Amino acid sequence: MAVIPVDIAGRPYEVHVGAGLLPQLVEHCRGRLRKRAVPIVTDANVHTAWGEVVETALRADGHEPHWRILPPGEQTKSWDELAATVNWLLALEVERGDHVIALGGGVIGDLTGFCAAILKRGCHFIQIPTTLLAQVDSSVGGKTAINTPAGKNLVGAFHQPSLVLADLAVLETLPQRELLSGYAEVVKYGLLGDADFFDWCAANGAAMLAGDAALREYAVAHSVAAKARVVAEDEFERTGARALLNLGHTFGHALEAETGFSNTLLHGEAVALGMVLAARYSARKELMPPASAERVAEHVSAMGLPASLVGLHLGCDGKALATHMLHDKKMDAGTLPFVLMRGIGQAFLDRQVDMADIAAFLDEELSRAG
Ligand SMILES: NC(=O)c1ccc[n+]([C@@H]2O[C@H](COP(=O)([O-])OP(=O)(O)OC[C@H]3O[C@@H](n4cnc5c(N)ncnc54)[C@H](O)[C@@H]3O)[C@@H](O)[C@H]2O)c1
Ligand SMILES: O=C(O)C(=O)C[C@@H](O)[C@H](O)[C@H](O)COP(=O)(O)O
Ligand SMILES: [Zn+2]
Repeated sequence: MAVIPVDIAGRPYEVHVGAGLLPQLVEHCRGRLRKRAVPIVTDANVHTAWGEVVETALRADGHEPHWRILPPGEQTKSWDELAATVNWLLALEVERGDHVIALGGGVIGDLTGFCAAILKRGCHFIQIPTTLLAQVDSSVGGKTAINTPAGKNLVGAFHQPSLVLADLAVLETLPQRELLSGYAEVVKYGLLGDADFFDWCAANGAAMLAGDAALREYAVAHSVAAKARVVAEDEFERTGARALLNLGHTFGHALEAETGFSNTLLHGEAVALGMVLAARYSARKELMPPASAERVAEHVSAMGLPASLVGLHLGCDGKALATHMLHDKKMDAGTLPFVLMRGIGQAFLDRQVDMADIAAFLDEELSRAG
């Protein structure tokens, strides 16, 4: 098992990465579960696949699990589910010193983390991520949120978990499409600051996704360590360091909003396409060599992730997509900083991007052949 520290001033925590952690869940929690009752928020798919393992582990140690089982999918990151889950926690008389467990993917982690952030002005929570995406990204770093009709993650809080347990065994039941979606956020760490890791992805990504245990452990632990370094440097996204984790997301979130946060485009799929668009836009502005941008597109496409806007049949123009971006949280006094690239592993924040130019670029991409 790998233990990765997240060194946030005053509130450090650990990410445990390994296969078969769930049966030893209470041991990993080391006294954090201080009452008999343990609140667990999850979704129906995860509960079906892993609920019994968690239930058995908790009961073996004298705990009584209280389950809140939510509908799977992005729509669950909503005001309605937030209010209902907070009311459920209040009815359970959860106190500030108690821990709520989030057992699931990024949707459950983001919603439960936000509930924990606002319950009695903040209680503890433990992330048990069950998707590749949640293990490499969303369970670490403390961004929590819900979506609103105006856009993605527009209401939320920074609230760090006190422990993250990434059990690689749970990935056995994850559908292939979801696994691939999570892979996009793995590749992101290579593209934003680690060209060697991008090369590793190009060489090992397929075998990792096919199930190689050692490669999976390396991919998750390396990604978590990369994220932990960024979050320790810029927890609240103030200096620009953390904004680089948004590579591909300005385009990606606009695509998610345009497709109604539906199953048409999963978050990781939108990010994969968003990273290709960021690379191509960087090449168009002569910031990045065109061959490097095409290498990004080729890898994304070779892995089976979307690399072109054409196949999405969006029925909107570039301006409509650019309009979604104006709700982005990076928006600053009327300008939207974009994460662009000078090369693979060399992302930077460009504060001079012209939105009309982005719309024109997107129009070209919407009609691009192949
Ligand atoms: N907070 C952050 O820093 C951060 C980072 C990245 C993404 N996100 C957010 O995460 C969300 C996406 O998360 P996700 O990709 O994990 O999606 P998800 O939570 O919707 O889970 C994907 C699907 O897989 C199912 N599932 C989960 N684990 C399973 C398992 N082990 N076996 C079988 N089925 C399983 C779920 O029921 C769901 O249907 C988005 O809302 C995104 O905005 C947040
Ligand atoms: O942790 C971060 O910081 C990230 O940007 C990680 C992203 O993968 C994640 O999707 C995040 O929720 C996007 O951030 P947002 O602030 O644009 O909502
Ligand atoms: Zn993301």
